[in-house]
Amino acid sequence: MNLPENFLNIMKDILQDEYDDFLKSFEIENVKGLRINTLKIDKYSFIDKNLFNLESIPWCNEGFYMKNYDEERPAKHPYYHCGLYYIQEPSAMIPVEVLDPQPGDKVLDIAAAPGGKTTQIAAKLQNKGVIVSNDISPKRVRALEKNINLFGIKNSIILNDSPENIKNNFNNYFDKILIDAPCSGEGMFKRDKKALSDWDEKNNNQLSILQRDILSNTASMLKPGGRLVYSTCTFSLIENEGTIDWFLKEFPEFKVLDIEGLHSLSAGMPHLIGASEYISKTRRAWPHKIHGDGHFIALLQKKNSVIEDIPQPIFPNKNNFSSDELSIINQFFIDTLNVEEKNIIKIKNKVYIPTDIDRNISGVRIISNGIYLGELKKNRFIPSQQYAMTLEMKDAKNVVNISSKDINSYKYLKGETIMLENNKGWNLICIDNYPCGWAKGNGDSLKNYYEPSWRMR
Ligand SMILES: C[S@@+](CC[C@H](N)C(=O)[O-])C[C@H]1O[C@@H](n2cnc3c(N)ncnc32)[C@H](O)[C@@H]1O
Repeated sequence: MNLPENFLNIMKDILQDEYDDFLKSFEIENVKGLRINTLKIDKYSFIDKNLFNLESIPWCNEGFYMKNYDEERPAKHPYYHCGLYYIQEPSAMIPVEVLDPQPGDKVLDIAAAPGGKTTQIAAKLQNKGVIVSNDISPKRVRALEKNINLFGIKNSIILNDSPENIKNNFNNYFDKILIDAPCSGEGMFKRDKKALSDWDEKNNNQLSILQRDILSNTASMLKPGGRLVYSTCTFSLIENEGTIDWFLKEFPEFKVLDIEGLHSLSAGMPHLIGASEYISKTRRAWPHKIHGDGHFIALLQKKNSVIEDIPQPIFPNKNNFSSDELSIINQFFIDTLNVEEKNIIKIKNKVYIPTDIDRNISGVRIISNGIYLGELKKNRFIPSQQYAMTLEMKDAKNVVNISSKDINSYKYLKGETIMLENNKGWNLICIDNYPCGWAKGNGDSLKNYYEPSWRMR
């Protein structure tokens, strides 16, 4: 592998005796990982399915190395389309384990796309509390939205804005915040050829300015006593220890905490850049010491002294349906589902269950809030793909349950009309009992409503 000479010189200075082992790690094939979506299936039921050759990842209970990734192609399996798992590089599972979100927590993921860590956080929340996921990139935020929907997450708010614009909405609000910062990606050189070709020592400095900006604008959103994880996938001292050292000096209400367990991680290296000694509490994942890419993780806490903000309710009373619209929606529920959805709101002709959050969000670009149930079109209600992903098979009156081994499951996921016996009207399509979308039946055939942009190719 052709690594930039300047990069190698810097790494030699950092690693000294370990430098040769570090270089050898570039000759070993990339490790691949998969993380189970415990919103939909528990770990042991997934293992019992015996789908893939899996080996546990020591730092993530729901994470597995995939030994035969290329042959098994997990992204092509129908269960991927049912949202049963996320394909994720193993080291990338560490930051959320360190953040340790608990059901009921209010969590912010400020640089979230494409959503690897957001989906991990949401699975830990078990739909209790709230996950606000933001990304500044309009393109990448769409991938984030897809993954949130695929996972069947019910308690998310997706934003597409700068931390500076977001911060006034959430003063002292979140229990936990993740800043998985944009970085030079040196830890991913093996799999990300663009990170390698873009690398320039000058970019490390530029990126550290951006990281400091994100940290500064995010800090006020953490509540007193709350915890913040800063992570990168780079080795650069200035982007890691340097950024955290700067932040703790500028924001003395924060302190760095020890990271318990995770014995395969190594201490931060403040001495190499003259940073404060306590920065050695930060952690590095080195590719020559663990099975995974290079990462950096810092666990910070806001001290308990700051006064709490007064919460305001969000969505005061937006029940703006006409009586005709309400009867169309009610009829849909009566015909189709065994569940009744309360607290619905309408924005234009789209119907949502907003996430329960005691804040008014204004002045930011909101991509979605809670569950998008579907759309009112003339005198019909068309249920959404996201809604199907949040349901269980037992929630629907009309179900067509297809085996993952049946060619019809692939036909459905490719968007084709399928010829299977059904009940007239909306049917929830399931694969081996896991919902994956809607189809409208006439008794013999099913018109496919699987989200066009999600179709299998
Ligand atoms: C390392 S990636 C995040 C990966 C993501 N956490 C995951 O696990 O899938 C960094 C992200 O930061 C976003 N970003 C860059 N500058 C940003 C800013 N100022 N505010 C918020 N997000 C930003 C990028 O668009 C990129 O998606």
